[in-house]
Amino acid sequence: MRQGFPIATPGLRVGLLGGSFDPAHEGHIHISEYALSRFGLDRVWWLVSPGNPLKPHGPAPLDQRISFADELVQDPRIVVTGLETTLGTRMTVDTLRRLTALYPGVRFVWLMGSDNLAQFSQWDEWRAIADLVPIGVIARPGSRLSAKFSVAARVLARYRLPESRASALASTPPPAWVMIDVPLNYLSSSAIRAARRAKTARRRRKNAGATPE
Ligand SMILES: Nc1ncnc2c1ncn2[C@@H]1O[C@H](COP(=O)(O)OP(=O)(O)OP(=O)(O)O)[C@@H](O)[C@H]1O
Ligand SMILES: O=C(O)c1ccc[n+]([C@@H]2O[C@H](COP(=O)([O-])O)[C@@H](O)[C@H]2O)c1
Repeated sequence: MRQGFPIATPGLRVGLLGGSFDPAHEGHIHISEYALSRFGLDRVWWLVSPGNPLKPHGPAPLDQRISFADELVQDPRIVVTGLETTLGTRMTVDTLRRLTALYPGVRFVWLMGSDNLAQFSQWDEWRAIADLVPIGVIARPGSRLSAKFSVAARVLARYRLPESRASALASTPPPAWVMIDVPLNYLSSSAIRAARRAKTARRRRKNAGATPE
């Protein structure tokens, strides 16, 4: 299991991308690269989570997800971590409380795809999350409209920055958020898992149908 804390000096602008990463894919890289450039970040830390509190089924073992993510990531600005396991936190609000206390002066930004904004109002203490760090939302296929008209987007409407000010997000005191349009990436972990299951089922059917000599 990955222990320890990445180094970050005061003033560094660090995006936090929480997720199950079950498995990590190019979509995660894609949004991290856009977050780095559009939000003017120095680093993006992937928080490979012990498990989404809203999802009923647990993901693959953490070590396995971290190793796979490590192999995928080539950009040295993207850092794969198991920080929530190290900290013993599960809810995002607790993770952010701990990280902002542990790294005074570091400018954290919470990152998420627009599908997560659509259900953000169901997260534990979501208003407190918005009070703790600025939030950068990145367009994801199929969820831009539901994100736009979500409870969170309406309640936090007055704190929304125009997309043209995305590069100011990390230095804007929270609550502050921005939604950016980027070239859409259609990958998802659930589609990758479904494709793997289908492949295994095909292989099993093929083996069962093979007649022994
Ligand atoms: N293709 C993508 N475009 C935009 N955002 C994405 C994309 N893939 C993942 N994300 C975002 O990355 C974060 C972590 O995602 P996660 O690890 O849950 O992967 P996922 O592909 O969404 O998994 P699943 O399909 O199991 O829900 C979330 O904020 C999610 O919205
Ligand atoms: O704190 C919560 O209540 C909460 C509810 C749902 C999701 N999250 C976080 O959102 C991130 C994305 O989750 P997931 O499972 O969609 O990859 C991950 O860091 C989760 O811990 C957090």
